[in-house]
Amino acid sequence: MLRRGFQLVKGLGQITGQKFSTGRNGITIRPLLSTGTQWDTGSPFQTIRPLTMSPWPFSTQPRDYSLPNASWSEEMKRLYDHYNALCEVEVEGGGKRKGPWRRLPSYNRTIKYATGGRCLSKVLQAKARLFTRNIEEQGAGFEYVVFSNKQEKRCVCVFQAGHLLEGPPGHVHGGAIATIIDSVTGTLASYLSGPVMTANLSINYRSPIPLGSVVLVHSSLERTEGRKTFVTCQVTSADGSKLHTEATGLFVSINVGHLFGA
Ligand SMILES: CCCCC/C=C\C/C=C\C/C=C\C/C=C\CCCC(=O)SCCNC(=O)CCNC(=O)[C@H](O)C(C)(C)COP(=O)(O)OP(=O)(O)OC[C@H]1O[C@@H](n2cnc3c(N)ncnc32)[C@H](O)[C@@H]1OP(=O)(O)O
Repeated sequence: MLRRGFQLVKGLGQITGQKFSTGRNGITIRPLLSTGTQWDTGSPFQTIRPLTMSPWPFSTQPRDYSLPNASWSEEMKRLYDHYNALCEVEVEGGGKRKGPWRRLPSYNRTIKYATGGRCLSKVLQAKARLFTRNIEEQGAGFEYVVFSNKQEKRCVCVFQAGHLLEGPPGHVHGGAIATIIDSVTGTLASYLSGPVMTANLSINYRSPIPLGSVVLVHSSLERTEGRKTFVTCQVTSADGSKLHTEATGLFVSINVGHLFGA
């Protein structure tokens, strides 16, 4: 039955020249973007539902939340394209090779992807959710993508704060700012040092962040000492002219069993 459904979808794709995905009930509902940067193309399908990466419902292929979606502003897309272009560099003769930057994929589960799914039972993996990636409405919460540069031991996050993150009227809640800082600094620390937990986060809020605006969250390694990874962080306006927030973080390497009382 499933096989037949899949063949039907494949067949439709051949007829229309488009790739299709299947909805939860197995009915073909919208085109599936398969390559490159994914923007809203204005198809009539999208008046029903925003265009998203939509994997086969029975596959284990997760949605990568760090890819562009219809809620991203022009500024967000521009900055995404800018950093994405640094992930590849042109070589003589016209080819391309990997550049110094990487776009880090991002899912709504933490542990499975932090550990490669090795340490924990499938039940625990399936239950572990990541706070920043569990607001279903696109654009309402944390829209962000992190690019890392291992050589320079730093990363940059392009962050667009949605309406659910409001604190002072028209501006982003300090706790939401702390969350994105924790996520970006924690991502850098775990990228460089493996599984870690935040032991200390110290934040200075310098100027409010307008809701809906796009900011850059820069984080750099300061030093490591045994199990401790010290990082710094600055949140600036998209053009870098305004400093919104500064922070330092201490992350301590853990054995993931630590989370379960081992
Ligand atoms: C949630 C993810 C967890 C695991 C997954 C792993 C990686 C993540 C992967 C991908 C990332 C994806 C997204 C990133 C998103 C979010 C990241 C957010 C992370 C969090 O949001 S996480 C929640 C908040 N976080 C806690 O809930 C921690 C509660 N806490 C503890 O679980 C323990 O407290 C621990 C483990 C921190 C240390 O405990 P421990 O027993 O292993 O080690 P110990 O105490 O011996 O400390 C060792 C050395 O650190 C020094 N030290 C410790 N704490 C210090 C402090 N506060 N100030 C100054 N120095 C400190 C000591 O003085 C000693 O230093 P020395 O060796 O020089 O004596």
